[in-house]
Amino acid sequence: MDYNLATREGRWKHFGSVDPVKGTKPTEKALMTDLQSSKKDFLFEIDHVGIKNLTYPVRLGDFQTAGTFSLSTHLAQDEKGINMSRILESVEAHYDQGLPLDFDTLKKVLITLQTTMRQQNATVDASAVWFFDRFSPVTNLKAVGHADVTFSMTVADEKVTAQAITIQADVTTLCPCSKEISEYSAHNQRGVVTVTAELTAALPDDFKEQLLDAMEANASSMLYPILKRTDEKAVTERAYENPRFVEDLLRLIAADLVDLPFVTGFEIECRNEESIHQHDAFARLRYTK
Ligand SMILES: Nc1nc2c(ncn2[C@@H]2O[C@H](COP(=O)(O)OP(=O)(O)OP(=O)(O)O)[C@@H](O)[C@H]2O)c(=O)[nH]1
Repeated sequence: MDYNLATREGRWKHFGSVDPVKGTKPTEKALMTDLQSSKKDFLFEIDHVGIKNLTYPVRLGDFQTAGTFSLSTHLAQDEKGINMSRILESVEAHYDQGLPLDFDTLKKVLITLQTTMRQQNATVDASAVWFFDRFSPVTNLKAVGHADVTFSMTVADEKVTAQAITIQADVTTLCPCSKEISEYSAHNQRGVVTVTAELTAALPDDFKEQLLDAMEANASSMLYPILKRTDEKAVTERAYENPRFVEDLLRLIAADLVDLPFVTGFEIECRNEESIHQHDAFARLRYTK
C-alpha cells in the first residue's frame, strides 16, 4: 500500500506502524480495575515500597542542581500495592522552581506522601551535589567547591522518627610515616571522607557547614578550586605540618562529631587514594552517643 510520505502519519505507516486495535477494555479511569488497591491477605507487610533513582531539580543553598531521590512507604499485608503516581504528586505539591533540599521541606513531602498513601510511615533519601563558595587561603579568591550530600528522613504518623545526613568530601592527607623516615618530602594523597550523622530534630542553620568543617579541618589540608603561588605554598606547608594516617583523620573527625550537640550518632569512613600504591587505604567507625 502507498502512503502519503509528505505526512508524518504516512511515513510512520510506510515504516510499519499500524492502527490501534478496537479493544474491549475500558478507557475511562472510573471503569478501569484498580488492581493495586485490591484487598486480601498478601502474606507479608512490606517495609519499603516506592521509587528510586528519581532525578528531579532541587535547590540547595544558592544553587539549583539535580537531586536523586528514593521515596517509599510501608505497605500493609492486606493491600496489593501502592499508588505510585502519588509519590511524584507529593513531590510536586512542594515544588517551587526546584524542591528545596532541606529537612523542613522533606518532612512536608513525607507527610503528604504518608497521608495520600494512607500508610504508617514514609521514607526519603535525597542526594545532590552541594556547591558552596570556597576562598583560597592566602589570596582569598572566591570559586565554587562541592561535596556530595544525602538527606535521609522517615516520618511515622506525621512525626519525624529518624533524620540523618551523609556528606562525602575530598581532602588532602600527608603520610606521617613517609615524613618520618624520608630525608625530604613526604607522599600525600586524595582522601575521601564520608560521614553519616544521625541528627536531633532541632538543628542550627549551619549544621552542614559544621559537619563539613569537622571533615576538612582535621585533614592535612582541605582542597581549594583556585590556588595562586602564595596559596600553593601555604597549602603544601600546612599539609607537611599536619601529617595524618587514615586512622588519625578518622579519630580526629570522630572527636569533633562527639562534641557537636546536634549529632546523636555517626558513621565515618576515610579512604585514601594512595599515591604510592594502586590500592586505597581505609578506616571506618560507628559511634552512638
Ligand atoms: N504499585 C505498583 N505500581 C507500579 C509498579 N510499577 C509501575 N507502577 C505504576 O503505577 C501507575 C499507576 O499509578 P496509581 O497511582 O496506582 O494510579 P491511579 O490508581 O490512577 O492513581 P490514583 O487516582 O491516585 O488512585 C502505573 O502507571 C505504573 O507506572 C509496581 O510494581 N507496583
